Amino acid sequence: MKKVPVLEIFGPTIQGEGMVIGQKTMFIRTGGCDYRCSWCDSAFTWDGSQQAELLNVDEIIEKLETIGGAAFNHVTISGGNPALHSGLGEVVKMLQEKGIKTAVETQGTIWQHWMKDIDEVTISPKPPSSGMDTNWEQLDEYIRQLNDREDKEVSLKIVIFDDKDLEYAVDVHQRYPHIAMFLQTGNEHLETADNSWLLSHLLNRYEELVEKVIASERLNEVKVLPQLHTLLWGNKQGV
Ligand SMILES: C[S@@+](CC[C@H](N)C(=O)[O-])C[C@H]1O[C@@H](n2cnc3c(N)ncnc32)[C@H](O)[C@@H]1O
Ligand SMILES: Nc1nc2[nH]cc(C(=O)O)c2c(=O)[nH]1
Ligand code: SF4
Ligand SMILES: [Mg+2]
Repeated sequence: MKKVPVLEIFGPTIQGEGMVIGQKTMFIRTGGCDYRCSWCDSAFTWDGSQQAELLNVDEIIEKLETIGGAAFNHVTISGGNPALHSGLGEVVKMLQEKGIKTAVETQGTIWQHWMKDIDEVTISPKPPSSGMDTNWEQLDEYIRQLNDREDKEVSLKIVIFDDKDLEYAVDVHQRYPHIAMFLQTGNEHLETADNSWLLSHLLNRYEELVEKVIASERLNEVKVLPQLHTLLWGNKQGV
């Protein structure tokens, strides 16, 4: 099989973002990304500062079980962009055989067939503040393929730093009105270790975002969330 570059495996923790926020889960974080978002909170997956380990499916499952014991039945795959790695297909299949639910976090730029087997797919297109451009036709096709599935869920999650990002979120929401849409407070303070300062700062940013959404006539169906894990544990990695 194809090996997968794994940056870290951690948990159980709670999913701190998006459609299944609060869900107890393990994380598999892969190395490498086709984007370079200016505010990426996981830049260590692609900036060369940390090395990924090439693992096969058995090694990945074994690590999940060693680290998580029997205290999980949900696994979230993130990165980097996990959609760079076709080898994850076998991991997803194996987890399904064990009755473990799966979720993935991706920006929706690269398609993999295993996406179809994931229970909860979060697509996170990137707003202007990231410095990345959206290929809309590619995103249309990505969402079409995922929306066709039965008993499986898909959602959109947009990180918001400023008013231009909010305008972008309106565009995405109007383009895909039937896909559940989550807006998430952006964290621009990726270096601070002062967790109590960060907590109050991010809660203020969250409140500002909530107020903007409340006032908008074009965002009546969205859900607004903070990054729960950042409120609890700050910028700590592996939680
Ligand atoms: C690190 S990314 C990995 C998965 C995939 N590359 C993606 O961007 O969707 C996971 C999630 O964290 C979000 N994120 C990254 N940096 C962030 C930040 N500074 N503040 C808030 N959310 C952030 C991304 O937008 C994405 O929804
Ligand atoms: N607890 C927790 N929840 C998360 N949701 C998305 C994460 C990610 O980095 O993809 C993440 C993460 O790193 N930790
Ligand atoms: S797409 Fe995701 S992992 Fe890649 S740079 Fe952007 S936020 Fe980071
Ligand atoms: Mg994260």
